[in-house]
Parts: sequence; structure tokens; C-alpha cells
Amino acid sequence: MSAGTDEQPAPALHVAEPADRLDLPGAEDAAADFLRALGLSLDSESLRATPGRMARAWAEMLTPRPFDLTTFPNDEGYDELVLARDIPLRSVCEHHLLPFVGRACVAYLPGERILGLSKLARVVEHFGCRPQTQERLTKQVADWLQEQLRPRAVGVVMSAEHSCMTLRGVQAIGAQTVTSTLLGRLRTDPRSRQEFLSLSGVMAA
Ligand SMILES: Nc1nc2c(ncn2[C@@H]2O[C@H](COP(=O)(O)OP(=O)(O)OP(=O)(O)O)[C@@H](O)[C@H]2O)c(=O)[nH]1
Ligand SMILES: [Zn+2]
Repeated sequence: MSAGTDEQPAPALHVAEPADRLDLPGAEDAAADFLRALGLSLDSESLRATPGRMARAWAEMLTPRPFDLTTFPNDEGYDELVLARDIPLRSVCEHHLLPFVGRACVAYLPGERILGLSKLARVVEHFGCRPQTQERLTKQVADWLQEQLRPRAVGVVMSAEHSCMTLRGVQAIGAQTVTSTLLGRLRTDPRSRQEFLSLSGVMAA
């Protein structure tokens, strides 16, 4: 698929993902077994439907939504940063399968085409819907944009609170993990890098 030409926008993303293998009744049975193994009784009215809800909730969090990568010709030759910040970020850590939530800032320096703005948030959502590390999620978003859009630079910064680190274990409540990936000119040119980091808001934190 070629986002750098005047061809049609790239088709919807298709990835071999858990959705293809989703077995909701199996997940519900497993959730019931899991809760019983933890010593909970599912006989009460309030817990009876919980395994089904658990199965649907985890399926929702682990199933990426496909989307169309809509791009437009960069007719005006816009050559400054396009940056979306405060994008909600939610994912699930692959170590405990507990959520981590925060904010992302995604930016690019356009080449021949510009991207539909909502896609900057959609790509974060898309790669968040799978067991992740924050490092991999950050890099996947940046690499994917670079590959699909062929811009002159891409920058991604994420800041998130990992519930496996706050609600249990070390219980470092409020600790924020910050990760970043810079590609192209944002990586090599100190002035562009500085501009991106300052616009992203991480410098002010
Ligand atoms: N690098 C990285 N580590 C993560 C991420 N999410 C969770 N982790 C860490 O994965 C590690 C798993 O460590 P283990 O020692 O196997 O698990 P644990 O005994 O539950 O560790 P504690 O959380 O320290 O109690 C922990 O240090 C988590 O904080 C992430 O996105 N990136
Ligand atoms: Zn974890």
C-alpha cells in the first residue's frame, strides 16, 4: 500500500489478531474457573454474570479495531510539524495483563501527503489493543506511521501509569513512565527535536 502517491487511501488495516481466534464462550468458562480458583463463589446474584462480563471486557481491550488510513495530497506544501497531543492512551501490560493508561503525543513532518488527523489517535488506539510493553507500543506507532505515510519525520511520546506498578507490587502510586521514539529529522536535527519535545508538553512536566 502506498500512502506517498496519489493513489487511493490505504485500505483498512488487516492484522492477524486475537479477534480472528476469539472464543468468547471459552473465555467466559475460563474466567469462571479463574475466579473459582481464586476462592470466589459465583453463586451470588451479583457475581453470576461476572465471568461473561470479564470475557467481553478483555476481548474488547485486546481486539484492535481496523481503520482506514485516509491521507490527502499536501497541496500547500505544508512543511512544519503536525502534532496531536493529549491523545488518550490505554493498553494492557503483557506481564500481568493489567491496564496502563496515559496520554500520547504523535507528530510528523509531512512529505507528499498529509494524514487525516483522527488517524493519529486511531493508530495509538489500534496498537494499544494487545498485550504490550510501553516501549514496543511507542515504537510500533512511530514505525507504522513512517512506513505507511512516508513523512520526513515522526515523533511519538507516551506517558502512562501502569496499574501493575501502582495497584499492586511496589504500589508506586502516581509514577508515570515516559517513552519516546523519534525518526527522521526529529531524530537528527536538534532544533526540530527540541521543538517537538517542547510542543509535546513533556518538557514542561
Ligand atoms: N519495560 C517494561 N516493563 C514493564 C511494562 N509493564 C510492566 N512492566 C514490568 O514487568 C516486570 C515484570 O517483572 P517480574 O519480576 O517478572 O514480575 P513481578 O514479580 O510481578 O514484579 P513486581 O511488579 O516488581 O512485583 C515488572 O517490573 C513490571 O513493572 C512495560 O511496559 N515495560
Ligand atoms: Zn504489568
